[in-house]
Amino acid sequence: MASQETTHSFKAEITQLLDIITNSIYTNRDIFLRELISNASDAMDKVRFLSSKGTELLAPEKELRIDVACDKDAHKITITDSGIGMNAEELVANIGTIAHSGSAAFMKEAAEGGEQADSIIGRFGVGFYSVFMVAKNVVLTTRSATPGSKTIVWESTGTGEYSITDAGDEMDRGTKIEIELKESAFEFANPERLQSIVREHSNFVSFPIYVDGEQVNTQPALWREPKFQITKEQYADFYKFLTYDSKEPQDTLHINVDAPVQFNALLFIPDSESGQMFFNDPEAYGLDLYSRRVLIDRRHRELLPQYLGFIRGVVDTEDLPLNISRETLQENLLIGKIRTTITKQILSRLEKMAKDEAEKYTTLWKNHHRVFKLGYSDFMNRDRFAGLLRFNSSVHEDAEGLCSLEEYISRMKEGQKEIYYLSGNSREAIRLNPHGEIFRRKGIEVLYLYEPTDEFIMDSLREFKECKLVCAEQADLKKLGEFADAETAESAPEALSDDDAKNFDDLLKAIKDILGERVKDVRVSERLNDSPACLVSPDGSISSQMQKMMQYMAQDSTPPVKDFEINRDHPLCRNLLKIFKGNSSDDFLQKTVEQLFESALLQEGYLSDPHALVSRMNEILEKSSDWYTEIKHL
Ligand SMILES: Nc1ncnc2c1ncn2[C@@H]1O[C@H](COP(=O)(O)OP(=O)(O)OP(=O)(O)O)[C@@H](O)[C@H]1O
Repeated sequence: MASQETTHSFKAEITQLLDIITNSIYTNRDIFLRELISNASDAMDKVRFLSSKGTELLAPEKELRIDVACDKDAHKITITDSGIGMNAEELVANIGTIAHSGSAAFMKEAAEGGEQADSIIGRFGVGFYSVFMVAKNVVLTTRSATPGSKTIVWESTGTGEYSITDAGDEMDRGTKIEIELKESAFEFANPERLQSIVREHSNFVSFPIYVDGEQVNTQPALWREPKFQITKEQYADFYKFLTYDSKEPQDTLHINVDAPVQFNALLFIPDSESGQMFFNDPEAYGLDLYSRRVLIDRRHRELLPQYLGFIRGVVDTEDLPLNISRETLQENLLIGKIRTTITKQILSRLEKMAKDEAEKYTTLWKNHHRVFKLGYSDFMNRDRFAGLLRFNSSVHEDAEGLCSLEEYISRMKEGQKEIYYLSGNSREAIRLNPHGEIFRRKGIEVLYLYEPTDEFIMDSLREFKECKLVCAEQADLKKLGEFADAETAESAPEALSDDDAKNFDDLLKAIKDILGERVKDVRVSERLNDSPACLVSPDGSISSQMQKMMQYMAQDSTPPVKDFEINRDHPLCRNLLKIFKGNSSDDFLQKTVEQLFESALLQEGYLSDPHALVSRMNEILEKSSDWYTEIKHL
């Protein structure tokens, strides 16, 4: 029986807070339910804790559950829990002050006025007071679990005052919150809507939540369960529930950490390719962040470095207040520590997999390498990142083969201190790159890089296990010259006489005159075997692939001025020498030099207009077919 109604005024700051809450337009009103359910869950946690200690409680057998009920016609929602409840003093102290974190933070930001209050509030949550985003009137009936307590009814419209009434033994234990909705919030008196809000924000609350008698949260917060109790199927089900992926995860990491921060994490490596999806939306990664089973933020990016963005999962920490704002989260030291720990644990898992289950790691690499390669910017874990990289190389039979930098080192020639690499669009393109010829001759392995990020990786790593990473184009030819040839030339070309060596130097000068400013220098090549000529970046400059990328970014397509190297032993160049000696300004000589130069440009990807090359080639073919028919007497 109700009796002794007393009226109280809210403290000034609460009146101010309520004023903002009741008079704002919101970006996300759903969170009022999250706040009330979290309070209910906390209240029941307290009951569970006290009864485990043997404390005598009111209605000890009462089931711990949260009930959300709605009355569409009356525009009402009721949330009931069987938790610890409150006595009159607690009620005044808890609901009448602004001690809790969310509201305090909210007031601070609202006072600073940097952002519109209405846009902040939807993201913040302001504890119990959030209810006034949707409520015209709230009746909170509560009875403390302490034996001998009485039921108390608190009522307010959220404007300045609230009343408290004793209600005797009306309920047996817990709290019931009856919300009369504002007209603008009538939509919430809808069971489907309420169910979906519960699923979104409170799905893993450890007590059953019923909406109009139907349990909504059926998935346990697996990350908080002891590992040994969880089966592989449970992990897989949870993963599918989390990601909507129909396949099972490739690997699962269940992490429980107490120091330096407390958190539980359940992480999964998807068994499907992450590349394109990720690159279409590079921001769409991160782990779901929970605080005591309540969702704080979905796909929270600060919890993972981008290169591990293919990992899916959840993190739950007790140390984070529920009402923390996104802005505060970004600067949160705790989140930074969790990220560091998670990164280390994931890298350890990948290292172990690479060592013990190489085939599985290869699959992982194929699925996620495009994302993982972004890790070249993780300076803290540079060596570990480098150790996990995989490359195709000249020792493999086809483009499918993969090896680590460590494996490359194990195959290095005695005295070799560099890891060589060459970039190109395909294995075929790299194999035809004249810069690789000397490596083939010397039997030195070259890593084949097919993706633009690979060059950035090499450039930022610079070395691995004290071996320098060197682009084959920029290799020190003197060093390479010290290694014996592995391939013996089928028929060694005859050495040039002293006279012809001098003539050849003159030919080089003539080539320089023909090409003019288009080349920096023309010289005899030490690196070529099969090709007659190639372009080389002047000493110390960047690799051609990197140069191309930089030009692409700057939208500049002018061919860079490089050195032009000529293979003195190539039959074509020997013929050029003969022609040169006969007539140094022979038209055929001119045409062939132009053709060689443009072919080299084409190979480097710099020839934007092939018309001249094609017509010159046709002319040369026409001439050579004339000679051919003559020689063959056709
Ligand atoms: N259902 C409930 N049962 C028992 N006590 C409650 C209930 N709801 C609220 N309270 C009490 O009221 C206090 C204030 O709640 P409010 O939601 O405003 O903030 P909070 O939950 O303490 O803080 P925060 O939201 O930052 O975690 C709670 O700490 C709790 O003591």
